[in-house]
Amino acid sequence: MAVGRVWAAAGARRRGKSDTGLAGMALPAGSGAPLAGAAAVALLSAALVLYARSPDAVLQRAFSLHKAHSIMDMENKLQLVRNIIPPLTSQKHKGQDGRIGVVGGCQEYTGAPYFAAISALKVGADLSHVFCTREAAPVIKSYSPELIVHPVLDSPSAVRDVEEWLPRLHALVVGPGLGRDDTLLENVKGILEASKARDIPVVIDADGLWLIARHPALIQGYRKAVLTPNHVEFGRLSEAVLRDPGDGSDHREAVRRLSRALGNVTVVQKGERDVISDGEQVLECVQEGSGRRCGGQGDLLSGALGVLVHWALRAGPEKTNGSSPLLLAAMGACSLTRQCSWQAFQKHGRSTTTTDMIAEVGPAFRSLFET
Ligand SMILES: NC(=O)C1=CN([C@@H]2O[C@H](COP(=O)(O)OP(=O)(O)OC[C@H]3O[C@@H](n4cnc5c(N)ncnc54)[C@H](OP(=O)(O)O)[C@@H]3O)[C@@H](O)[C@H]2O)[C@@H](O)CC1
Ligand SMILES: Nc1ncnc2c1ncn2[C@@H]1O[C@H](COP(=O)(O)OP(=O)(O)OP(=O)(O)O)[C@@H](O)[C@H]1O
Ligand SMILES: [Mg+2]
Repeated sequence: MAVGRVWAAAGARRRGKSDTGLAGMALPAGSGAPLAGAAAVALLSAALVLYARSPDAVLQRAFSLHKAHSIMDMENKLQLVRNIIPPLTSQKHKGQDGRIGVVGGCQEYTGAPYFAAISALKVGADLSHVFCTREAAPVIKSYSPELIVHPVLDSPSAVRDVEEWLPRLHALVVGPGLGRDDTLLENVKGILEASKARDIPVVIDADGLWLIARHPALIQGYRKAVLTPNHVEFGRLSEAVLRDPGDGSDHREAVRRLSRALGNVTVVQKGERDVISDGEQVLECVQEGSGRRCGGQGDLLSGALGVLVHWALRAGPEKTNGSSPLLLAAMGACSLTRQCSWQAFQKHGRSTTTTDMIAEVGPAFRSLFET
């Protein structure tokens, strides 16, 4: 059901109909590109029949054409995401499928780095580290024995302490629950510089994006960086980098422009649809999620993305078929997060929280990528 059950609710709302119209045209999970292509055509035809009767038929037709296109694009990319997933074999040793570091966690925020780090493990990383402040460490440790927690981020030797671990890390997720304390942000600057020097992929989210908005040069032109701004963070970055947040009407162009201005770092603008660009290509993730907007969903996404970025870069061009590995990783992580949201919502409705979504990572991953 997962792949074909795409962004249909909004279309249904616009038509004033129930959520059964286009959403009813779901595909079996993992049925692949040919089926998805056929479904997209069928979906488009159904949409055209429906819209032809309404007074704003022309606009609606353009809308559904665009949507069908996005669905096909998305399914093509998800097919490639399936290629980059490492097989589980007895030949591997611990660590090979991913050692991910999360930089964040301070007095106020301990949930966000936990969500990111545990999501990385649940997606399939072998080891997940959290680099946080001294105060936050025992709290984060108490959430889970599965995380390796380093209470170093507010220490005068923070950069050196994290640098010692960098050779053993495959990707870094910078920002969930970091806060905006100047000393911490100064340390994170040093950690980012050290990561770039070692060519380590970085996912930058939340307060990491606050830092980038103040110092865009930190990631300018670094092709192994992915930024994951929400609505507010995207506006802040655009203002800082382009001196123009735009009028918000053309999301695709806004994301492409920001990516380009930052030297083609990959940008994922989260929202009703997730818009992803490397400054050249623009993709949209239209996987159906849910109406729940509880905090922490972006943290889940950033942790999942850390793992997928590592897998995608490691997979090589024969697996990614010439597509940008970071675009594929972003599409995979966005689809997975939204699928978790959808599944959790089926069970918990309005009381869904990020913890419920994390419990769905395994089943959602299987349904999207392994069946
Ligand atoms: N459990 C935890 O530990 C969690 C900790 N977290 C951590 O918190 C830190 C700060 O992160 P953040 O996202 O709250 O940042 P920030 O830019 O201050 O935005 C705040 C204000 O922006 C607005 N707003 C937001 N979205 C909007 C939208 N789509 N459209 C319109 N407005 C929107 C909204 O404003 P309001 O509605 O109040 O006017 C909101 O109050 C960071 O470290 C993060 O990782 C989180 O990860 C959650 C789980
Ligand atoms: N209006 C929406 N409809 C459907 N899904 C959405 C909507 N807004 C965001 N999402 C999804 O929720 C996830 C998190 O995005 P969101 O914008 O909430 O991030 P965030 O604000 O950084 O979250 P966090 O609370 O972790 O900081 C993404 O997968 C995104 O696709
Ligand atoms: Mg966030």
